[in-house]
Amino acid sequence: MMLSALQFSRVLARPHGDTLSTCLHTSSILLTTRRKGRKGSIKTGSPPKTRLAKSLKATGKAKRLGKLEVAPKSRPSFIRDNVPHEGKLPHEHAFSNRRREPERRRPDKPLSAEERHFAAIAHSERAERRTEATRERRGTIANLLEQEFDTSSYPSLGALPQSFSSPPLLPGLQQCLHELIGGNAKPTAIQALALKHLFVNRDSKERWTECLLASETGSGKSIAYLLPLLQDLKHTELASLHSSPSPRKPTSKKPFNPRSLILAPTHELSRQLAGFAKRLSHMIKLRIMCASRANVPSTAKEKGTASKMKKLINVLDNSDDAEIIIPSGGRTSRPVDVMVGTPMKLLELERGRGWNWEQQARERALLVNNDNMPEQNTSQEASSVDLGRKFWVDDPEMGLENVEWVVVDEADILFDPDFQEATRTLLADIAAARGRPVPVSALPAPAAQGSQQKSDSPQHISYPFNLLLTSATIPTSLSNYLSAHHPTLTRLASPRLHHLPRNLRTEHASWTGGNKDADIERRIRRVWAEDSFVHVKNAYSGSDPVKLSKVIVFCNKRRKVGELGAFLDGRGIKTVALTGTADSRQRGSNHHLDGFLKRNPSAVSISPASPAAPAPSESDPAVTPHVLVTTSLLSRGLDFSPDIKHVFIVDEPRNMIDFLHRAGRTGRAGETGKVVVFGRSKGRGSGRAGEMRKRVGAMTM
Ligand SMILES: Nc1ncnc2c1ncn2[C@@H]1O[C@H](COP(=O)(O)OP(=O)(O)OP(=O)(O)O)[C@@H](O)[C@H]1O
Repeated sequence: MMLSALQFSRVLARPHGDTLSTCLHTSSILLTTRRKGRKGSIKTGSPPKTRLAKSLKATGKAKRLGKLEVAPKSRPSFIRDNVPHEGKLPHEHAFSNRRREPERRRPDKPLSAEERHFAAIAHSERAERRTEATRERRGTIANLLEQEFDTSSYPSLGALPQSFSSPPLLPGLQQCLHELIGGNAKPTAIQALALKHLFVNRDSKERWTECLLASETGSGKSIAYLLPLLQDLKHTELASLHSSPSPRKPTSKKPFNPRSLILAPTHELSRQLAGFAKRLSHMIKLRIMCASRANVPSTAKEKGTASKMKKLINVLDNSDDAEIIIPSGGRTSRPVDVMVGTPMKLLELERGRGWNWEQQARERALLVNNDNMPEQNTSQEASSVDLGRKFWVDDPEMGLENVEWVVVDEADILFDPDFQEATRTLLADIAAARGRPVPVSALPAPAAQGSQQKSDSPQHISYPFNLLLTSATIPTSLSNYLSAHHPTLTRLASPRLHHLPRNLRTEHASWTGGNKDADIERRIRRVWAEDSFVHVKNAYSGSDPVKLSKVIVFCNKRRKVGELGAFLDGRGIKTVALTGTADSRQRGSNHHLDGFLKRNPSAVSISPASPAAPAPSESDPAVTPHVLVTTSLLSRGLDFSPDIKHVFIVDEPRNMIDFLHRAGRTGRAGETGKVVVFGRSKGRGSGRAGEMRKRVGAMTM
């Protein structure tokens, strides 16, 4: 069991670049796919973990199956007023090359909130009509994705809340929400579903909720799960205030006793989620902590002594929004409301840092042996390997008995057959700590292609806490796993699940046949030329520097990231090139992504009438990085700045799941965005590029 758990951490912190270590686990999963069948990677013949589920309905022989509700299609995606994205509604945005009348762009009299609301609805209806028209024109191509997830077959189960006031939120929570997304913001489809289903009925017989939240990228899933979570934590705290003098008193002697956990696949996402949760809860005074730190090894390196290692690790970083904890013994007990981290970091806190060193060392030895002498004797070699030095194991620092909520963000990754061991081990530890152990046996391999899981008596798992899973993509493997082990789980989905966000446009670019890096540079400069053109046309203010778009470039391999980064730097385009093992990640904060991740709205000066003018150096791409080159490491969950209007996919994505997450780093929260997919238009590889084009086309419907 532990082997896979260790694989998980190894993929995140693998030292050198073979292909498998290219990037985050997503890609390593997908690479496995490619090895098995290169040509089949984006075809329906791909394995269940890389194939999108056709249906979210629970299947199986369980007496009671969880309900599924899909929000109706007619809901407009995003309605808000001034924050967080400079106050622009979808209808106020346009791509640079579109001609518009200046009077209409910059009305003297700003629209009232109500007018904006109806304008957004009208916009959404127009978009819907356009989509229908395109669908008719494209005929069969559109059906490519409809075969995967057809929302039209799900009847609506009744009205959904139209505002964030039903059910009523705590005043402090409501105020923080307004600060973050604007006073007139309306719930998105997935948020409306969460408001309807997730506000715990304290009188209900069934105490614990299990729910899957599935909706397209950038559709506000974080708020969808944070609101019910934070509100319930506060209610519980207030209720216990009346019954006991010290409501937050921890029941164990361990330093940290969180009441809820949020699990995320990467250190960066953990940091961002913790910061976001902190901003959302600062008025209701809940304590949010982040337990994640990239690339800090759990065991001593070859040259390090135990004491040196401890010194290295006991660094407290308070530079970000949320408090960061790095394990260090002997602190006094502190109540924590929400603890965010990767499953491995949380396991380390709970079991003691270094708890799995022996297994890790064995696995490393196995890896070395596998590289040098494939196939024979590997297990023998591994078991006889001299583990060498003395490793230390810290005392456990986190008690789990208070945990009442667990959120698994990016659940398809964290429940992926390759990585679910760490997640499930942690969940089982919580259940055991709360006095209702659940078995953690090895699961059967995912069902064979095209079939549902065929186990006669799959083991139903019922955890003694609320469990929320979220993802923008539900692969068949996750769907099967949930049907087999969580048949009563409620499934909530937005009608655009497995599609690109509505405001995200796609474009296919052909390689010229020469230097690919030069092709990419040309394309980046073209984006900036368009920005300049729009700036001049709009004549916002003659002397203001042009606000150039930022671009994320996704590659498949770590080596390619380094090469392209160096090439662009050499051409005067300052670039951040980031892979899983970059030194900048090891420092623990998200500063290596400054300028790319979305900032706290309170730190952004917002004035819709006069867009903020960047300082000259900020707008100079030779001085301030405007391009981020990375692998799938950063494709999951991160909320990038609305300045990122372009995502370039320069290596063919391994499958549509990978594509959806990469593309979804732009076009978020109703913003416009464009994804440019590079490929061959003729010769070798052009056939696959053509198929990719069709699939991408279907995802825009
Ligand atoms: N109702 C709303 N109105 C306006 N903006 C919103 C609303 N809900 C969320 N947002 C904003 O949308 C952005 C995207 O939200 P979030 O990161 O939660 O998306 P997501 O669905 O989790 O995306 P991903 O699948 O990529 O993780 C955030 O900047 C958030 O502040």
